[in-house]
Amino acid sequence: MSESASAAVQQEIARELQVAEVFEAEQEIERRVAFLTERLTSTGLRCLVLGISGGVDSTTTGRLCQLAVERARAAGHEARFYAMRLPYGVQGDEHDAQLALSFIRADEVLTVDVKPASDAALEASLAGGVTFRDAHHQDFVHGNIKARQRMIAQYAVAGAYNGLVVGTDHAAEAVSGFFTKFGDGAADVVPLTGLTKRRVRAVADTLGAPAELVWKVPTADLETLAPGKADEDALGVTYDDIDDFLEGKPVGDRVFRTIVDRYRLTEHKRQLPIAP
Ligand SMILES: Nc1ncnc2c1ncn2[C@@H]1O[C@H](COP(=O)(O)OP(=O)(O)OC[C@H]2O[C@@H]([n+]3cccc(C(=O)O)c3)[C@H](O)[C@@H]2O)[C@@H](O)[C@H]1O
Ligand SMILES: Nc1ncnc2c1ncn2[C@@H]1O[C@H](COP(=O)(O)OP(=O)(O)OP(=O)(O)O)[C@@H](O)[C@H]1O
Ligand SMILES: [Mg+2]
Repeated sequence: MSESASAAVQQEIARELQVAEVFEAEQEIERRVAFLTERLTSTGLRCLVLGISGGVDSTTTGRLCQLAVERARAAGHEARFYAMRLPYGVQGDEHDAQLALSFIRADEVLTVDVKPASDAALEASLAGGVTFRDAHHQDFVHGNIKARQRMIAQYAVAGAYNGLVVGTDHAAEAVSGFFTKFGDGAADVVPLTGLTKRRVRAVADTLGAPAELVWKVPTADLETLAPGKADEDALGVTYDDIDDFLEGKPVGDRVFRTIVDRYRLTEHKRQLPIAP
């Protein structure tokens, strides 16, 4: 493919995923806090709900949520932020999750261990006759069950207190489809939409997040057989590659093909269920 043809593909995908040509962290913070406040007040709902993992995406989103509910309260609305710890048993990087919570200063912190429900769902499937190719395949599917149990726990809180579930999806995850469909991909509002990973880090840094969280190696941390596995090892490209692609910078042929192939294969994850 010619250089101009690949640049056109990059531009089209970036436009589709709402990646802005210019970025200024302060402005993005203001726009996204205002968005969350407006959604909360215009819907008449009373809280925002978000899982806090200890990763940079939920650290950033969590702080935006807390700023948004404080703004809504200052305007006379009833509004609270429920930050949720959703470990699978004991989390290896629990200290990072606690550091994130200290930074976010959420109104409320609720903890739900997703291990019993996730394990029970897997066991019931096995008892019902479901089989997997091997232990790794089973562990991978179990990982997606964990992500969906987190979704269920967050919607239980939204249901209990009349809230909106907040998602952390951004352009670098959206382009690669690197999320669990109807798991962490399920949410009512997605304030980081359009940001590349480096822009999420810039927003986190501008908000004053601790450097160890701003620069933390991203992990979905879903597989019991590969704890803390880096996203980049699973993706086969780096977040810098993905960000360059989305920001219209030149990328090598292998990177270009890997990202475009992933984007096309995961189109179904960015759409409503397909109807006839
Ligand atoms: N063409 C198509 N049209 C409509 N639907 C289609 C489809 N192809 C598959 N599907 C459906 O989609 C399902 C596969 O999607 P899904 O269940 O999501 O599973 P899948 O995409 O295979 O796995 C999720 C990936 O996202 C990663 N992840 C998950 C959660 C968080 C994070 C993170 O970064 O924190 C990363 C995870 O490590 C894994 O690599 C299929 O089982 C099928 O039901
Ligand atoms: N252990 C957990 N506790 C609470 N929430 C979680 C947990 N794991 C995942 N989540 C939720 O799922 C979302 C998706 O996970 P993801 O790994 O993409 O984000 P992150 O951990 O915040 O940042 P990073 O991608 O850099 O690791 C998180 O932002 C968070 O809202
Ligand atoms: Mg993570």
